Amino acid sequence: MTTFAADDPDKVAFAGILPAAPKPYVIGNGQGEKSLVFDQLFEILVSGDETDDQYGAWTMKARQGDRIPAHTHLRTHEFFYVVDGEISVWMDDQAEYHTKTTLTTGDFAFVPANIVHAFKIENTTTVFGAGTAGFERFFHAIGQKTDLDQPQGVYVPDFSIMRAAGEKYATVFMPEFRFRD
Ligand SMILES: O=C(Oc1cc(O)cc(O)c1C(=O)O)c1ccc(O)c(O)c1
Repeated sequence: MTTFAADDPDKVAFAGILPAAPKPYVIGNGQGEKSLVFDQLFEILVSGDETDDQYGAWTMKARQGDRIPAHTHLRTHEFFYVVDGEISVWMDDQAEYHTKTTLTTGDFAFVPANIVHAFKIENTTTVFGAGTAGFERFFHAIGQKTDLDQPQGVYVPDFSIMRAAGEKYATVFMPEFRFRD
């Protein structure tokens, strides 16, 4: 992942929340960089700016919802750790590996780059996620900045925004993909 400039629009609205340098810090509950993405509340806790472009981390809170359609990240390795709740995850390497797993509290999934994946929130869920540095601000790129502490309402980005964010963050949406599971 590349470093994004300080005036990058995907982070400028959040300037001052995170230190933007590898200095120690703590963040109070709900005080990170928050965006509503569809019906999911993402909160960025650390970004590539704090980790010398090594990784980013976030939480996602969501209520039971529709399936997030199939997509793949060309450069990002990411994971899901279910802090609380229940989420189904589909993964397919388009060769041998294909699964659908319902993760509950304490379960973990690793989704390497180029694995087609999708998920569905089965019950109110909090996920701790992390991934290759830079990718975390994809959620700001497709979402709407918010002060909410719990997911509420729905923000649907324009398709043009999704497409531009997909190009910038090397993410390919595959709505026609049919999972084998
Ligand atoms: O897949 C994850 O997040 C997404 C949520 C969306 O509403 C649309 C998307 O395009 C994505 C995405 O492309 O990533 C995701 C991945 C890992 C993780 O720990 C999460 O909490 C969410």
